[in-house]
Amino acid sequence: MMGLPRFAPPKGGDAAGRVRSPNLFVANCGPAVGVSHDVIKAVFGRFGEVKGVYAADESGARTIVCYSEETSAESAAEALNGLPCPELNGRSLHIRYSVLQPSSPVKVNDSVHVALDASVLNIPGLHLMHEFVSAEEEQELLTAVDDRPWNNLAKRRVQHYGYEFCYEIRNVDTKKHLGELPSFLSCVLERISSLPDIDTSLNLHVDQLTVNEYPIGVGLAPHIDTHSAFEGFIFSLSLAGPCIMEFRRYSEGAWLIDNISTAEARDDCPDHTNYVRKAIYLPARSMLLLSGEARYAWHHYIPHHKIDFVGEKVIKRSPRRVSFTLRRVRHGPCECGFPQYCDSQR
Ligand SMILES: O=C(O)CCC(=O)C(=O)O
Ligand SMILES: [Fe+2]
Repeated sequence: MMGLPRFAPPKGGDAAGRVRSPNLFVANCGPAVGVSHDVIKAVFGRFGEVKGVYAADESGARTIVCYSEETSAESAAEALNGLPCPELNGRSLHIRYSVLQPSSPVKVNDSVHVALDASVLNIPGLHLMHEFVSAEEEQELLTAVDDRPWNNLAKRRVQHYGYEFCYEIRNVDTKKHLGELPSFLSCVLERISSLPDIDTSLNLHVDQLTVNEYPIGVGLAPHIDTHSAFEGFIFSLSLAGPCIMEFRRYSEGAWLIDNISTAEARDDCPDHTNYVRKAIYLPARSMLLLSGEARYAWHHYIPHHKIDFVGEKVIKRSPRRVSFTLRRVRHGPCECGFPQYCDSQR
């Protein structure tokens, strides 16, 4: 079972078959096609107060936008349906009304085997290093960030060093250098620079740090870090608590859907066939490295769970998980070998 809100096309309607609802089903729009829920909320928010933005199903390309008022949904549907939307990467949205069905939870096969080591996942460029920092270093890093100001996002808190990451555009302003990375990070940076050559083509010099603090039960929507924003590697250090990270390789068709027909866009049929799913357990103090295919072509996702099933074990998330995402800002276009996922090559 999955905790997605359950929406369905409304029945009946007026004489012209028009149905009213404050909720819209929006196809061809979602994290799998490079559009985050934050951006969707901002765009649809122009037409009235948006109460929530949810995945309509597991495709990552169909979204439910819930307004407080029916009239807002109507204005948005009129203005945005069928037209390319410049703020949403020029995508043409397919919009219908949707109603909440509280009594019928979506049945989704949510179980995926959770690996303890990266090697068994067979995702090129994915590495997991256990006990990358000691328990003492972990405490020092947590104290250092807790002594500094946090920025509140909707469900989690963040800090940025080196360069600020802007969530609206999912990119960084390369002209705004915030300065060197803080000295509390030196033990981590030294350890990164002395890593055995994982890939000799990678220059692992890091100049941007995002600290994320996730309260229990909070995860992160599926996404690929914007290719044009960061170079070909991403480190993620887990502190204070564990999580599961799921990886999804969407088929090219799913990524490139530009015209979902009404039949294909059915919201009563969650579609698991358009991506490959793999998952790994990230314990506290472990360092994950995404490079190459793992960084460029696989979505990463942290399920919004309070409890994770890892093999036979039931693992409770701790009150919080703090992650240090370490990257290098890119100053030119991305020239990766995965143009279908690349904002520089589309
Ligand atoms: O918390 C994490 O480990 C991942 C964070 C992440 O994916 C990101 O900041 O883009
Ligand atoms: Fe990410």
